[in-house]
Amino acid sequence: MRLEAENLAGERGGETVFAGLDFTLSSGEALVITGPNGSGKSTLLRIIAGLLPAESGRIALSHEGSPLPVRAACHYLGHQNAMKPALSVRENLAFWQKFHGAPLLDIDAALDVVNLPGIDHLPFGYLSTGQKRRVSIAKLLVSHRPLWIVDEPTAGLDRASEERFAQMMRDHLRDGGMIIAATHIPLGLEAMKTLDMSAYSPEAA
Ligand SMILES: Nc1ncnc2c1ncn2[C@@H]1O[C@H](COP(=O)(O)OP(=O)(O)OP(=O)(O)O)[C@@H](O)[C@H]1O
Repeated sequence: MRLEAENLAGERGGETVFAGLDFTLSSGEALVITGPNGSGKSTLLRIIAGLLPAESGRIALSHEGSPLPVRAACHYLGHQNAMKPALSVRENLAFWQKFHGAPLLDIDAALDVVNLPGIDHLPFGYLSTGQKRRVSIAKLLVSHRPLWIVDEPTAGLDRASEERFAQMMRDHLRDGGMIIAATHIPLGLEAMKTLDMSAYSPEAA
């Protein structure tokens, strides 16, 4: 599987945020996106995930030479957790598993990986900030999607949870997955590509 972005530009509110951006990513590789606040990291991730149109340029995902829609091949974990507060943890994860298809771990097993056993019956809204993030991370495990697009995935996590998530990412890459992560915090990945958004600001062009 291979993802290619070519001469990509992104805009928000009619203003170009970044331009002239290229990268390639293959199975087993991670791309870590850094850059100051407002440099367009979240905008870029949303464009790659198909949630925002690119201002210009091209993104293409292919598997053995055949094109694939990125939207159907990715998990997108944004700043917001995308869970309904009044539904239980189990109901939320069951919704996402059905929505994404390709079941991978069952809900109990996924909650064990993020070290939250026994909370499946609680309304999502009752959880602490870090617990909410860990349930959202468990979403990545209940359905198989080869590309994980994650925005500040470890915000609000304690050290042990950060390390568990790092291990999850290493396992996903070892199994041939791909990861694109925007972060200010080192993610504990050794071999990775990096992209600094400062180099693609319209002023830098
Ligand atoms: N809905 C919107 N309408 C107009 N401008 C927006 C909108 N969303 C974001 N922006 C602007 O787009 C620019 C890029 O924002 P973005 O959230 O992509 O940056 P970021 O690099 O992810 O920042 P941070 O590190 O703070 O998360 C910022 O100047 C921001 O104010």
